[in-house]
Amino acid sequence: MTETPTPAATAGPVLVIGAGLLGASIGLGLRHLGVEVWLRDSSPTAEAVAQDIGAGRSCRAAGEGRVPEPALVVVATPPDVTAQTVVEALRAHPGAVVVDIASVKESVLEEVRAQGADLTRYVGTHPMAGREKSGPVAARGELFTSMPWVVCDSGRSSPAALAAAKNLAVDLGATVTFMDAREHDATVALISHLPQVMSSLLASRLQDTPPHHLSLAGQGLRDTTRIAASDPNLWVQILSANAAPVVASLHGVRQDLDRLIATLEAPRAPGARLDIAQLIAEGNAGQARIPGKHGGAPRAFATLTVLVGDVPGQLARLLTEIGEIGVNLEDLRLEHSPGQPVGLAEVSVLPNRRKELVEALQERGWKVVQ
Ligand SMILES: NC(=O)c1ccc[n+]([C@@H]2O[C@H](COP(=O)([O-])OP(=O)(O)OC[C@H]3O[C@@H](n4cnc5c(N)ncnc54)[C@H](O)[C@@H]3O)[C@@H](O)[C@H]2O)c1
Ligand SMILES: O=C(O)C(=O)C[C@]1(C(=O)O)C=C[C@@H](O)C=C1
Repeated sequence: MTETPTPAATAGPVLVIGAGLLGASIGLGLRHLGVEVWLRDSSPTAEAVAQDIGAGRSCRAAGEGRVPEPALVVVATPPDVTAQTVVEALRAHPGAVVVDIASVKESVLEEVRAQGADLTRYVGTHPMAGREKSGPVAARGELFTSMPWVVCDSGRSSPAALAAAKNLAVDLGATVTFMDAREHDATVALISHLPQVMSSLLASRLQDTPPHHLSLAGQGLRDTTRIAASDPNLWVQILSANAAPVVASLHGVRQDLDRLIATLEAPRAPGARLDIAQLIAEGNAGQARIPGKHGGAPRAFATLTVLVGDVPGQLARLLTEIGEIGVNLEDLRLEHSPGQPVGLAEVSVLPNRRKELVEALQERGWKVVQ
């Protein structure tokens, strides 16, 4: 059955400048809704690949003279050229709303303002969704589904420009939050930039670890280092553009680290074990505050782990059968044991449905291991 997409509120044509991971993902999502999308990238290869995966039409391939005047321009270039690209787009397309999606907002807004551009047609935005990979090959049309998307009024953005920015995010399935650029930058320093730094610092400890030690790594190391694979070029730009708020967060980390080091240097000293427990409990408290799926209140799901044979169609069969049993799958994570012909599917469900699901799966012959 083919799904019929709901009509888009975004009016095309949309011109996406920067057809990398984010630009091509936006293009794919909009194309899925039937919106006319044009792609422009300083790299001819990125522009061609983005067109090939279905994210829109390449301006180069069509010939610039054939590109229609856009109603909306989405600037999805790296942060260090975003402000300049926004200013040029505002001047080149006087009838269009221009939004950018850079990970930092205040420095971009300051530069756009300093260049005397028309702020009524400009809106800074930031989808809180991404991947540790770059380029159009990694693009996904559903990247933004149920993810937050911040919209920052320039201070002079017109209601129509704000509505266009909001429509873009909502069309792509995101949840919109309005915030000014300064509050945005202070917020992402803690919830996005600090995690990147911590992940990179942790993963950099692994550089000289012998391979046979690394082969013992379980899910904990993988969970905490996924984003350490992110693009250094992008993160140099993000961290240097938001240095002060990141430094403030790092001072907090340094205090906790100093405390932990001092405690572990004398682990049997009176109060040491309590201090260690407290530190871990403080982490528990912070982690429990992270909202669950769809931005809802934090919710603890129950998990069960099912053994899935490494045979084509097995995972699809498991998912179909969970659907048939009538239990809603809240989350799914797959783990492969090295050298084993099986995978482990960790299935998250509402706690009051776990027992029923375990029994029904076992009856159908599945091996539930935890
Ligand atoms: N990667 C993420 O997880 C993520 C998430 C949210 C927002 N962002 C923001 O989205 C933007 C793009 O990031 P990305 O991950 O898609 O990077 P990317 O490297 O995958 O894509 C950037 C693209 O912009 C092109 N480009 C560079 N300079 C250009 C110019 N002057 N004119 C036209 N094209 C140009 C590059 O050739 C490249 O194809 C950045 O501002 C980033 O801060 C990234
Ligand atoms: O999942 C990831 O790969 C990300 O970390 C994406 C993430 C984030 O911190 O959430 C990273 C930077 C972007 O500005 C927005 C999203």
